[in-house]
Amino acid sequence: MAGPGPIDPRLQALRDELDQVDAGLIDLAGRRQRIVAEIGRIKQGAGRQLRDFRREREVLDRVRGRAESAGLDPDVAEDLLKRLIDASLTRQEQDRVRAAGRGEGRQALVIGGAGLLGQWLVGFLDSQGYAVSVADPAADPTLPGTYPDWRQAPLDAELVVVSTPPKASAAIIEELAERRVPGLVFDVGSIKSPLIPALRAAAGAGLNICSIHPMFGPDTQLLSGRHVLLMDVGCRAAVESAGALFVDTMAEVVEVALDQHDRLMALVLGLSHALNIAFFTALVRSGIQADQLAGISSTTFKRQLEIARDVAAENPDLYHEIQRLNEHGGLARRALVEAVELLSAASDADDPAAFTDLMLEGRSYLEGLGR
Ligand SMILES: C=C(O[C@@H]1C=C(C(=O)O)C=C[C@H]1O)C(=O)O
Repeated sequence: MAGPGPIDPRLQALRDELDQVDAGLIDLAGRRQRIVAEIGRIKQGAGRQLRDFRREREVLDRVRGRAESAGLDPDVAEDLLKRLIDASLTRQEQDRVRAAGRGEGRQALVIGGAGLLGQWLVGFLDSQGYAVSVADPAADPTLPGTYPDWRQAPLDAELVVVSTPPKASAAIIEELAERRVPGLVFDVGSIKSPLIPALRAAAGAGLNICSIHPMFGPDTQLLSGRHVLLMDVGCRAAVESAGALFVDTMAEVVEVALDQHDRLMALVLGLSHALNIAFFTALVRSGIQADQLAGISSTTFKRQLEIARDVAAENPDLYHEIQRLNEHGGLARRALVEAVELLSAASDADDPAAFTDLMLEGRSYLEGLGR
Protein backbone atom coordinates (compact mmCIF):
# COMPACT_ATOMS: atom_id res chain seq x y z
CA MET A 1 0.00 0.00 0.00
CA ALA A 2 1.18 3.52 -0.75
CA GLY A 3 2.33 5.46 2.30
CA PRO A 4 1.23 9.00 3.08
CA GLY A 5 2.70 11.23 0.39
CA PRO A 6 1.75 14.74 -0.77
CA ILE A 7 -1.99 14.75 -1.10
CA ASP A 8 -3.54 15.03 -4.55
CA PRO A 9 -5.55 18.33 -4.54
CA ARG A 10 -8.50 16.57 -6.19
CA LEU A 11 -8.54 14.04 -3.35
CA GLN A 12 -8.35 16.84 -0.80
CA ALA A 13 -11.20 18.75 -2.48
CA LEU A 14 -13.40 15.65 -2.48
CA ARG A 15 -12.62 14.96 1.17
CA ASP A 16 -13.58 18.53 2.04
CA GLU A 17 -16.84 18.06 0.18
CA LEU A 18 -17.42 14.80 2.06
CA ASP A 19 -16.83 16.52 5.42
CA GLN A 20 -19.58 18.95 4.49
CA VAL A 21 -21.93 16.15 3.52
CA ASP A 22 -21.22 14.42 6.87
CA ALA A 23 -21.84 17.63 8.78
CA GLY A 24 -25.14 18.00 6.90
CA LEU A 25 -26.10 14.40 7.75
CA ILE A 26 -25.48 15.00 11.44
CA ASP A 27 -27.40 18.30 11.40
CA LEU A 28 -30.30 16.51 9.72
CA ALA A 29 -30.16 13.66 12.23
CA GLY A 30 -30.28 16.27 15.02
CA ARG A 31 -33.27 17.91 13.36
CA ARG A 32 -34.93 14.50 13.09
CA GLN A 33 -34.42 13.98 16.83
CA ARG A 34 -36.01 17.34 17.67
CA ILE A 35 -39.05 16.56 15.51
CA VAL A 36 -39.30 13.14 17.10
CA ALA A 37 -39.23 14.65 20.60
CA GLU A 38 -42.12 16.92 19.59
CA ILE A 39 -44.06 13.94 18.19
CA GLY A 40 -43.39 12.16 21.49
CA ARG A 41 -44.93 15.07 23.44
CA ILE A 42 -48.02 15.08 21.22
CA LYS A 43 -48.45 11.30 21.54
CA GLN A 44 -48.02 11.55 25.28
CA GLY A 45 -50.62 14.31 25.51
CA ALA A 46 -53.04 12.18 23.52
CA GLY A 47 -52.30 9.12 25.67
CA ARG A 48 -51.04 7.21 22.63
CA GLN A 49 -48.41 4.55 22.93
CA LEU A 50 -44.98 5.71 21.86
CA ARG A 51 -43.89 2.92 19.61
CA ASP A 52 -45.68 2.62 16.31
CA PHE A 53 -44.41 -0.41 14.41
CA ARG A 54 -46.58 0.23 11.40
CA ARG A 55 -45.26 3.77 11.03
CA GLU A 56 -41.69 2.47 11.44
CA ARG A 57 -42.26 -0.04 8.63
CA GLU A 58 -43.57 2.78 6.42
CA VAL A 59 -40.52 4.92 7.24
CA LEU A 60 -38.17 2.05 6.42
CA ASP A 61 -39.98 1.13 3.19
CA ARG A 62 -39.94 4.75 2.09
CA VAL A 63 -36.19 5.19 2.66
CA ARG A 64 -35.47 1.90 0.89
CA GLY A 65 -37.30 3.21 -2.16
CA ARG A 66 -35.55 6.53 -1.91
CA ALA A 67 -32.17 4.81 -1.56
CA GLU A 68 -32.69 2.94 -4.81
CA SER A 69 -33.29 6.13 -6.75
CA ALA A 70 -30.35 7.82 -4.93
CA GLY A 71 -27.94 5.03 -5.87
CA LEU A 72 -27.52 3.82 -2.28
CA ASP A 73 -27.83 0.20 -1.19
CA PRO A 74 -31.34 0.00 0.40
CA ASP A 75 -29.93 -2.16 3.22
CA VAL A 76 -27.55 0.65 4.14
CA ALA A 77 -30.44 3.13 4.19
CA GLU A 78 -32.52 0.77 6.31
CA ASP A 79 -29.66 0.17 8.80
CA LEU A 80 -29.10 3.89 9.10
CA LEU A 81 -32.76 4.62 9.74
CA LYS A 82 -33.12 1.75 12.19
CA ARG A 83 -30.32 3.27 14.23
CA LEU A 84 -31.99 6.69 14.11
CA ILE A 85 -35.39 5.25 15.02
CA ASP A 86 -33.73 3.54 18.00
CA ALA A 87 -32.36 6.90 19.06
CA SER A 88 -35.78 8.52 18.70
CA LEU A 89 -37.47 5.80 20.73
CA THR A 90 -34.84 6.18 23.46
CA ARG A 91 -35.45 9.91 23.52
CA GLN A 92 -39.25 9.56 23.60
CA GLU A 93 -39.07 6.90 26.31
CA GLN A 94 -36.76 8.94 28.52
CA ASP A 95 -38.87 12.09 28.01
CA ARG A 96 -42.02 10.20 28.92
CA VAL A 97 -40.56 8.63 32.08
CA ARG A 98 -39.30 12.05 33.12
CA ALA A 99 -42.56 13.85 32.30
CA ALA A 100 -44.70 11.26 34.12
CA GLY A 101 -42.56 11.86 37.23
CA ARG A 102 -44.17 9.01 39.14
CA GLY A 103 -41.72 9.37 42.01
CA GLU A 104 -42.98 12.89 42.78
CA GLY A 105 -39.96 13.55 44.94
CA ARG A 106 -40.67 10.59 47.23
CA GLN A 107 -37.83 8.63 48.79
CA ALA A 108 -36.31 5.54 47.21
CA LEU A 109 -33.38 3.59 48.57
CA VAL A 110 -31.15 1.34 46.47
CA ILE A 111 -29.14 -1.08 48.62
CA GLY A 112 -26.13 -2.01 46.50
CA GLY A 113 -26.64 1.18 44.50
CA ALA A 114 -22.94 1.50 43.63
CA GLY A 115 -22.92 -1.79 41.66
CA LEU A 116 -23.44 -1.73 37.90
CA LEU A 117 -27.11 -2.71 37.97
CA GLY A 118 -27.51 -0.64 41.16
CA GLN A 119 -26.30 2.47 39.32
CA TRP A 120 -28.71 1.77 36.48
CA LEU A 121 -31.58 1.52 38.98
CA VAL A 122 -30.53 4.73 40.68
CA GLY A 123 -30.58 6.55 37.31
CA PHE A 124 -33.89 4.98 36.34
CA LEU A 125 -35.60 5.92 39.62
CA ASP A 126 -34.03 9.35 39.57
CA SER A 127 -35.43 9.97 36.08
CA GLN A 128 -38.89 9.06 37.45
CA GLY A 129 -38.58 11.83 39.99
CA TYR A 130 -37.69 9.78 43.06
CA ALA A 131 -35.27 11.21 45.61
CA VAL A 132 -32.86 8.29 45.56
CA SER A 133 -30.49 7.31 48.38
CA VAL A 134 -27.73 4.78 47.91
CA ALA A 135 -26.54 2.30 50.52
CA ASP A 136 -23.32 0.63 49.53
CA PRO A 137 -19.96 0.21 51.28
CA ALA A 138 -18.34 0.90 47.88
CA ALA A 139 -20.13 4.24 47.35
CA ASP A 140 -18.43 7.56 48.05
CA PRO A 141 -19.75 8.41 51.56
CA THR A 142 -19.14 12.14 51.08
CA LEU A 143 -21.92 12.29 48.46
CA PRO A 144 -25.30 13.39 49.82
CA GLY A 145 -27.80 10.57 50.33
CA THR A 146 -25.08 7.92 50.46
CA TYR A 147 -24.68 5.40 53.28
CA PRO A 148 -21.91 2.80 53.65
CA ASP A 149 -24.20 0.69 55.89
CA TRP A 150 -27.77 0.16 54.69
CA ARG A 151 -29.02 -0.06 58.28
CA GLN A 152 -28.23 3.64 58.64
CA ALA A 153 -30.07 4.57 55.43
CA PRO A 154 -33.67 5.88 55.34
CA LEU A 155 -35.54 2.57 55.69
CA ASP A 156 -38.88 4.36 55.75
CA ALA A 157 -38.44 5.09 52.00
CA GLU A 158 -41.43 4.44 49.78
CA LEU A 159 -39.32 2.08 47.73
CA VAL A 160 -36.43 -0.14 48.84
CA VAL A 161 -34.54 -1.97 46.10
CA VAL A 162 -32.13 -4.75 47.04
CA SER A 163 -29.44 -4.95 44.37
CA THR A 164 -26.78 -7.06 46.10
CA PRO A 165 -25.35 -10.56 45.46
CA PRO A 166 -27.90 -13.35 46.18
CA LYS A 167 -26.68 -14.47 49.61
CA ALA A 168 -26.36 -10.92 50.90
CA SER A 169 -29.84 -10.20 49.49
CA ALA A 170 -31.42 -13.07 51.46
CA ALA A 171 -29.95 -11.78 54.73
CA ILE A 172 -30.94 -8.18 53.96
CA ILE A 173 -34.53 -9.20 53.11
CA GLU A 174 -34.74 -11.10 56.43
CA GLU A 175 -33.60 -8.02 58.30
CA LEU A 176 -35.93 -5.72 56.36
CA ALA A 177 -38.78 -8.02 57.41
CA GLU A 178 -37.68 -7.89 61.05
CA ARG A 179 -37.62 -4.11 60.86
CA ARG A 180 -41.07 -4.12 59.20
CA VAL A 181 -40.09 -1.52 56.60
CA PRO A 182 -43.25 0.14 55.30
CA GLY A 183 -42.36 0.70 51.63
CA LEU A 184 -42.40 -1.48 48.53
CA VAL A 185 -39.41 -3.84 48.62
CA PHE A 186 -37.99 -5.90 45.77
CA ASP A 187 -34.73 -7.57 44.83
CA VAL A 188 -33.39 -7.58 41.28
CA GLY A 189 -31.20 -10.71 41.33
CA SER A 190 -30.56 -13.09 38.42
CA ILE A 191 -31.01 -16.14 40.68
CA LYS A 192 -33.97 -16.54 42.98
CA SER A 193 -33.65 -19.97 44.70
CA PRO A 194 -31.34 -18.72 47.49
CA LEU A 195 -33.82 -15.90 48.13
CA ILE A 196 -37.13 -17.74 47.96
CA PRO A 197 -37.43 -18.62 51.69
CA ALA A 198 -36.55 -15.05 52.73
CA LEU A 199 -38.89 -13.51 50.12
CA ARG A 200 -41.85 -15.71 51.09
CA ALA A 201 -41.22 -15.26 54.82
CA ALA A 202 -41.06 -11.48 54.38
CA ALA A 203 -44.38 -11.47 52.49
CA GLY A 204 -45.82 -13.74 55.20
CA ALA A 205 -44.68 -11.23 57.82
CA GLY A 206 -46.68 -8.55 56.03
CA LEU A 207 -43.98 -6.82 53.98
CA ASN A 208 -45.03 -5.18 50.72
CA ILE A 209 -42.54 -7.28 48.74
CA CYS A 210 -42.05 -8.91 45.35
CA SER A 211 -39.13 -9.92 43.16
CA ILE A 212 -37.94 -8.47 39.87
CA HIS A 213 -35.43 -9.58 37.29
CA PRO A 214 -34.50 -7.06 34.57
CA MET A 215 -33.36 -9.10 31.57
CA PHE A 216 -30.81 -6.58 30.35
CA GLY A 217 -27.43 -5.22 31.24
CA PRO A 218 -26.69 -2.01 33.07
CA ASP A 219 -25.64 -0.19 29.88
CA THR A 220 -29.16 -0.49 28.43
CA GLN A 221 -30.90 2.74 27.46
CA LEU A 222 -33.92 1.90 25.36
CA LEU A 223 -36.26 -0.55 27.09
CA SER A 224 -38.31 -1.31 23.99
CA GLY A 225 -37.93 -5.02 23.22
CA ARG A 226 -36.50 -5.69 26.70
CA HIS A 227 -38.12 -7.89 29.28
CA VAL A 228 -38.61 -7.30 32.97
CA LEU A 229 -39.61 -10.44 34.89
CA LEU A 230 -41.89 -9.95 37.84
CA MET A 231 -42.45 -12.58 40.54
CA ASP A 232 -45.27 -12.73 43.10
CA VAL A 233 -43.82 -13.89 46.42
CA GLY A 234 -47.14 -13.75 48.30
CA CYS A 235 -48.09 -10.09 48.11
CA ARG A 236 -50.24 -9.16 45.11
CA ALA A 237 -50.19 -5.43 45.81
CA ALA A 238 -46.40 -5.36 45.55
CA VAL A 239 -46.53 -6.96 42.08
CA GLU A 240 -48.91 -4.27 40.89
CA SER A 241 -46.84 -1.40 42.31
CA ALA A 242 -43.55 -2.76 41.02
CA GLY A 243 -45.04 -3.29 37.54
CA ALA A 244 -46.23 0.33 37.59
CA LEU A 245 -42.62 1.51 37.72
CA PHE A 246 -42.25 0.37 34.10
CA VAL A 247 -45.54 1.51 32.56
CA ASP A 248 -44.03 4.67 31.09
CA THR A 249 -41.25 2.66 29.46
CA MET A 250 -41.54 0.35 26.48
CA ALA A 251 -40.25 -2.64 28.47
CA GLU A 252 -42.42 -5.74 28.44
CA VAL A 253 -43.19 -6.79 31.99
CA VAL A 254 -43.73 -10.56 32.14
CA GLU A 255 -45.01 -12.28 35.24
CA VAL A 256 -43.24 -15.56 36.00
CA ALA A 257 -43.97 -18.03 38.82
CA LEU A 258 -41.31 -17.66 41.51
CA ASP A 259 -40.47 -21.38 41.55
CA GLN A 260 -40.17 -21.46 37.73
CA HIS A 261 -37.76 -18.55 37.50
CA ASP A 262 -34.50 -20.41 38.07
CA ARG A 263 -35.48 -23.35 35.88
CA LEU A 264 -36.07 -20.94 33.00
CA MET A 265 -32.92 -18.93 33.78
CA ALA A 266 -30.84 -22.11 33.69
CA LEU A 267 -31.59 -22.05 29.95
CA VAL A 268 -31.93 -18.36 29.16
CA LEU A 269 -28.87 -17.26 31.12
CA GLY A 270 -27.00 -20.39 32.24
CA LEU A 271 -27.03 -22.30 28.96
CA SER A 272 -26.25 -19.32 26.72
CA HIS A 273 -23.40 -18.19 28.99
CA ALA A 274 -22.03 -21.75 29.24
CA LEU A 275 -22.17 -22.22 25.47
CA ASN A 276 -20.20 -19.04 24.88
CA ILE A 277 -17.66 -19.79 27.60
CA ALA A 278 -17.19 -23.24 26.06
CA PHE A 279 -16.85 -21.63 22.61
CA PHE A 280 -14.13 -19.17 23.61
CA THR A 281 -12.39 -21.75 25.79
CA ALA A 282 -12.10 -24.03 22.74
CA LEU A 283 -10.70 -21.07 20.76
CA VAL A 284 -8.20 -20.14 23.51
CA ARG A 285 -7.01 -23.77 23.62
CA SER A 286 -6.63 -23.90 19.84
CA GLY A 287 -3.53 -21.73 20.22
CA ILE A 288 -4.57 -19.63 17.20
CA GLN A 289 -4.90 -15.90 17.87
CA ALA A 290 -8.38 -14.34 17.85
CA ASP A 291 -7.23 -11.65 15.40
CA GLN A 292 -6.15 -14.22 12.89
CA LEU A 293 -9.50 -16.00 13.06
CA ALA A 294 -11.45 -12.74 12.98
CA GLY A 295 -9.46 -11.78 9.87
CA ILE A 296 -10.95 -14.72 7.99
CA SER A 297 -14.32 -14.84 9.72
CA SER A 298 -17.52 -16.08 8.14
CA THR A 299 -20.89 -14.47 8.85
CA THR A 300 -21.78 -16.90 11.65
CA PHE A 301 -18.30 -16.87 13.19
CA LYS A 302 -18.28 -13.08 13.27
CA ARG A 303 -21.62 -12.92 15.07
CA GLN A 304 -20.63 -15.70 17.45
CA LEU A 305 -17.28 -14.06 18.20
CA GLU A 306 -18.99 -10.78 19.09
CA ILE A 307 -21.33 -12.51 21.53
CA ALA A 308 -18.42 -14.49 23.01
CA ARG A 309 -16.41 -11.30 23.45
CA ASP A 310 -19.29 -9.65 25.33
CA VAL A 311 -19.68 -12.69 27.57
CA ALA A 312 -15.93 -12.82 28.29
CA ALA A 313 -16.03 -9.16 29.34
CA GLU A 314 -18.67 -9.79 32.01
CA ASN A 315 -18.02 -10.04 35.75
CA PRO A 316 -16.61 -13.55 36.46
CA ASP A 317 -17.98 -13.65 40.03
CA LEU A 318 -21.49 -12.81 38.86
CA TYR A 319 -21.28 -15.32 36.02
CA HIS A 320 -20.03 -17.99 38.38
CA GLU A 321 -22.96 -17.30 40.71
CA ILE A 322 -25.38 -17.57 37.81
CA GLN A 323 -24.02 -21.07 37.13
CA ARG A 324 -23.31 -22.18 40.68
CA LEU A 325 -26.24 -20.83 42.66
CA ASN A 326 -28.91 -21.95 40.22
CA GLU A 327 -30.01 -25.36 41.40
CA HIS A 328 -31.05 -26.22 37.82
CA GLY A 329 -27.72 -25.05 36.39
CA GLY A 330 -26.20 -28.52 36.47
CA LEU A 331 -29.09 -29.92 34.42
CA ALA A 332 -28.63 -27.29 31.72
CA ARG A 333 -24.88 -27.90 31.52
CA ARG A 334 -25.40 -31.66 31.33
CA ALA A 335 -27.91 -31.12 28.55
CA LEU A 336 -25.24 -29.11 26.73
CA VAL A 337 -22.60 -31.84 27.17
CA GLU A 338 -25.08 -34.48 25.97
CA ALA A 339 -26.01 -32.35 22.97
CA VAL A 340 -22.33 -31.97 22.03
CA GLU A 341 -21.86 -35.74 22.34
CA LEU A 342 -24.91 -36.36 20.20
CA LEU A 343 -23.65 -33.90 17.62
CA SER A 344 -20.22 -35.45 17.72
CA ALA A 345 -21.55 -38.97 17.12
CA ALA A 346 -23.83 -37.71 14.35
CA SER A 347 -20.92 -35.91 12.71
CA ASP A 348 -18.67 -38.98 12.82
CA ALA A 349 -21.28 -41.21 11.18
CA ASP A 350 -21.00 -41.82 7.43
CA ASP A 351 -24.78 -41.82 7.21
CA PRO A 352 -25.99 -38.20 7.45
CA ALA A 353 -29.42 -39.23 8.82
CA ALA A 354 -28.69 -38.54 12.51
CA PHE A 355 -27.06 -35.21 11.72
CA THR A 356 -29.95 -34.23 9.46
CA ASP A 357 -32.39 -35.17 12.22
CA LEU A 358 -30.66 -32.78 14.62
CA MET A 359 -30.76 -29.97 12.08
CA LEU A 360 -34.41 -30.55 11.18
CA GLU A 361 -35.51 -30.86 14.80
CA GLY A 362 -33.81 -27.55 15.53
CA ARG A 363 -35.38 -25.97 12.47
CA SER A 364 -38.91 -26.92 13.43
CA TYR A 365 -38.23 -25.87 17.05
CA LEU A 366 -37.04 -22.45 15.96
CA GLU A 367 -38.99 -21.65 12.80
CA GLY A 368 -42.08 -20.45 14.66
CA LEU A 369 -40.06 -17.65 16.29
CA GLY A 370 -41.18 -14.11 15.55
CA ARG A 371 -38.47 -11.96 14.00
C1 LIG B 1 -41.54 9.50 15.54
C2 LIG B 1 -42.46 8.65 15.97
O1 LIG B 1 -42.24 7.75 17.05
C3 LIG B 1 -41.58 6.51 16.85
C4 LIG B 1 -40.35 6.74 16.07
C5 LIG B 1 -40.38 6.67 14.70
C6 LIG B 1 -39.27 7.26 13.87
O2 LIG B 1 -38.23 7.61 14.45
O3 LIG B 1 -39.43 7.40 12.66
C7 LIG B 1 -41.49 6.05 14.07
C8 LIG B 1 -42.51 5.51 14.77
C9 LIG B 1 -42.55 5.50 16.24
O4 LIG B 1 -42.23 4.18 16.70
C10 LIG B 1 -43.80 8.55 15.32
O5 LIG B 1 -44.70 7.97 15.93
O6 LIG B 1 -43.96 9.09 14.23
